[in-house]
Amino acid sequence: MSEYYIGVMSGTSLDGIDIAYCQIKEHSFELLHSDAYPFDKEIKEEILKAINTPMTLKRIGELDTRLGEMYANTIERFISQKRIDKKQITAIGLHGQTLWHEPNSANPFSMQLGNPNVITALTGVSVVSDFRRKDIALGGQGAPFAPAFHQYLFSRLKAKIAVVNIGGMANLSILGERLRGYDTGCGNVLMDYWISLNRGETYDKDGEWARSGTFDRDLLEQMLKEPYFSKAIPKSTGRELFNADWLERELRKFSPKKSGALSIKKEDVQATLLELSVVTIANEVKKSGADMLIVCGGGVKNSYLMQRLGDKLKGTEVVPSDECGVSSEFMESMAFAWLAHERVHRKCVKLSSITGASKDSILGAIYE
Ligand SMILES: Nc1ncnc2c1ncn2[C@@H]1O[C@H](COP(=O)(O)OP(=O)(O)OP(=O)(O)O)[C@@H](O)[C@H]1O
Ligand SMILES: CC(=O)N[C@H]1[C@@H]2OC[C@@H](O2)[C@@H](O)[C@@H]1O[C@H](C)C(=O)O
Repeated sequence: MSEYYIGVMSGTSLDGIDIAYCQIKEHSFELLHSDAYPFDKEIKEEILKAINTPMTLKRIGELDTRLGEMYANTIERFISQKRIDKKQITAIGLHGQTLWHEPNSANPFSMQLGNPNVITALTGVSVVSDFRRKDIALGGQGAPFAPAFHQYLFSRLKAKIAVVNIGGMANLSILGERLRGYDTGCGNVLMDYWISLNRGETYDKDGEWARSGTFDRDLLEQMLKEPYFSKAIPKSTGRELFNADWLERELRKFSPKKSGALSIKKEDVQATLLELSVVTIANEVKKSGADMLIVCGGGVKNSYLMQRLGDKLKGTEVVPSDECGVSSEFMESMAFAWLAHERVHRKCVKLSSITGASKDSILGAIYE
């Protein structure tokens, strides 16, 4: 029997809302429709302010409602554009927008905004949301969750497979009997910040600016000393660590000129940031022993990044997930359609081997 789910993801890159409409049968999963809806500048700045600056509870509460309304309106637009029969949809799997992820504190939490009550009230469709906090309540990291979906999709492939999502952050899945997965560190987030600061562009299209520079080996070695990269798993990260302050600190350490002037060309910083993401991903893939790396997330569109990943992983087949029949752009939104399906069917999601939770559990809350 077929069921139909919508998956909605807006991730740490803050590039916008990805939506996937999926058909799930007992032994198959198919992406029927998908689309991406960029954030407008104002809402992106409001989210960034909420992440980076002190904000009143009133403003956070209003942002939660605003994001709920924005998700609802975008979902309605998607349903109408794709001529989807709303009555067919079992549920919407909503990730929401991560404002803060704090899995290691004395009082661990992970906060995603986008009020699901608003979405179900406006669309009339059930919503599954709040996926991460149960795992954290069981002592887990609450992320990454995509490895369970990667295992579901690719375990049929015979090779020793790793999957890396290169979004704002990068997260690795090592498939097989003992499924493992963790955030390797920064993906595109620092490159996005640096090109936005210096050239006013949202991202380094095709990695062209990085390609025009030369990475600085000393700066790279310095950045690789970041303790997160050598931290034991389970581990997860986000903008709490990899952010503008982190980069500014690293650059000041590297080039402590009183004048504040950089002793390195800006395009060489961009090239070094690309190399940082490539090396931290490649180091973990090598440790995994995988002979095939499937790549998804927006980083797939950065051909220079993909080229450098291939250079660093000689002997490993590096392919976009699109070549395995799965959209690299909508992998995460599909994952939340699948997670909503698992929740509706009250199935435990096998994530404890990834997050360190005391047990696998039923994830998410249903709003209807
Ligand atoms: N044409 C392109 N060239 C280079 N980079 C690109 C291109 N298109 C997208 N990107 C990169 O992909 C990023 C968006 O990727 P994606 O949507 O997977 O991130 P996300 O889901 O928000 O992040 P996360 O997975 O960490 O939550 C952009 O911020 C940009 O850095
Ligand atoms: C708290 C949070 O939103 N984490 C994100 C982030 O973006 C990529 C990486 O860090 C991953 O751990 C996670 O999202 C994906 C969808 C995941 O849970 O697999």
